[in-house]
Amino acid sequence: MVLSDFDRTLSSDRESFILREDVAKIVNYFSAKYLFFVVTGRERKYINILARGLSPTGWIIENGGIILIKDKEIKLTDENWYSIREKIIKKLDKEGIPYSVGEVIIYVNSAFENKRKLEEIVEAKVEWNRNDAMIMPHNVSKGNAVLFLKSYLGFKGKTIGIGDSQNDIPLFNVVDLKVAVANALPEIKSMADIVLDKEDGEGVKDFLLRILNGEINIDSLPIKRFSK
Ligand SMILES: O=C(O)COP(=O)(O)O
Repeated sequence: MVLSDFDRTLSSDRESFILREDVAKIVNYFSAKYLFFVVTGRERKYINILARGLSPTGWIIENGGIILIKDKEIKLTDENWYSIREKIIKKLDKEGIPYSVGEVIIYVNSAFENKRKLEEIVEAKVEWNRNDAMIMPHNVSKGNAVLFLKSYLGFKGKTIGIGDSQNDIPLFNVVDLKVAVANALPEIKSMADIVLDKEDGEGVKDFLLRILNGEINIDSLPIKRFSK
């Protein structure tokens, strides 16, 4: 099973995060043979805007808050969260920190200057993606969503996680093989088993082709580290 991040992993900031057609085509081809999930901090509304034509096996969105698979949707939070979320929103309003609210999590973009204030929030967890912050229930993460998904599907095979940034660390913590794109943050590269030669979608495309060509055997992981 391959679990890939979206922003700066499948798509590029240089292309306003709009997924390229050639990348979508390889992912779709790959997803017809193997399980492939996009694991992203993004909200559902961006799927059609940024990833038009992409048909992975499923999506883990809102940084692990929601799983979308076929026509099923699973929210990985409980009802208590929504009253906690209201309290946090009131605090953000009081501090004058701009935010937007997803179906589950709260997004605070370009939040670095408010890092200290955000870290004072104890009722929830704050995760970063470069300079953007996401506020979510303590038990929500990309990693927990992957663990849930594996048991939901009864999946016993190997898992490969591909990512670039801080919110991919919980994903890396639960997969059998950690893969970083060439443009990943240094801390992500140093955690990775494999660092790809190319950036974002180009790197992922090459990597998926290596699996499809039989160069990497997805069933016999761990494989040797072949670049770093
Ligand atoms: O932060 C976001 O909204 C998206 O981020 P990700 O796809 O890199 O997880």
